[in-house]
Amino acid sequence: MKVCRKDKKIMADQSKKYKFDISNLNLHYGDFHALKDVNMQIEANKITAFIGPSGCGKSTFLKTLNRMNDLVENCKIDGKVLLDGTDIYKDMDEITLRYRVGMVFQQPNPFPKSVYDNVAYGPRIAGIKKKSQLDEIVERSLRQAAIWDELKDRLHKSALGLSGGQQQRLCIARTLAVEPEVILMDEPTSALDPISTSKIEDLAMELKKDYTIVMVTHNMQQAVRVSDNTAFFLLGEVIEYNDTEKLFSIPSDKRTEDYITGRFG
Ligand SMILES: Nc1ncnc2c1ncn2[C@@H]1O[C@H](COP(=O)(O)OP(=O)(O)OP(=O)(O)O)[C@@H](O)[C@H]1O
Repeated sequence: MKVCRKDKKIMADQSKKYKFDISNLNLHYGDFHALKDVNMQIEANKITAFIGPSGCGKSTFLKTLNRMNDLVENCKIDGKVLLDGTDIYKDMDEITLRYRVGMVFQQPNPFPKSVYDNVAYGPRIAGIKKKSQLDEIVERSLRQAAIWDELKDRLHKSALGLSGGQQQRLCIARTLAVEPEVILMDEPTSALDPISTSKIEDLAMELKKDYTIVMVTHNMQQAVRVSDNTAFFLLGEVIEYNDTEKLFSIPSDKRTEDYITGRFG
């Protein structure tokens, strides 16, 4: 992957497989231009991190990948977001999109239901009723989210009684239950202690074998630890996008360097 400095367009490397191809993406909240001409390809089966100071558009951009911004009044989006070549704004219905692109939020947000019912929620909505099939999905999802051993004896207890770190892994299991292809994570560990954070990071690295992961993080060490590629956002623009190792060791833009060395932000 390399940055074409002339127009800041990120040029695709033909040897890589891309899950998302985003071009000329502009997003306005009313008169406010929140995303400015974003061009980016997101690699399949990798972890891509978005970093940058508060308010620079990271979450807004993440949410364009599963059309969460559609729910925001006065939000106008131009440009293209292709998922495996299909335009998600023109040629895909939102339900299909949300099954294919799941999301995990900053604050763990389990439903006030049992552990089992949280994980079975999506599959039930998708029409799966058979108990044996739901049992199998619940176990598989909790195992994938590395929390089966901790929860297998309390499947029918309230999810609200779990620790924050357990709730977040349960939310990941709930996302995995509908077998998405992409998992968007918006600062998934910012509300967690270091041990739970480390569990979620290990989990993300394990999951990328089967899923494409895109993660907003304020924690630069986290981006270095877990991500393969990193995009640095500033004031609604992607300033630099590269292999994580390269971006952090030899940033090509002075603004990236200033940010990662703590000179601003
Ligand atoms: N629903 C909205 N209506 C109007 N403006 C919004 C809305 N959501 C976000 N914004 C503005 O868009 C800009 C980008 O916000 P966004 O949440 O994407 O930034 P961020 O980089 O994720 O910030 P943080 O790291 O603090 O979460 C900010 O100036 C924010 O105030």
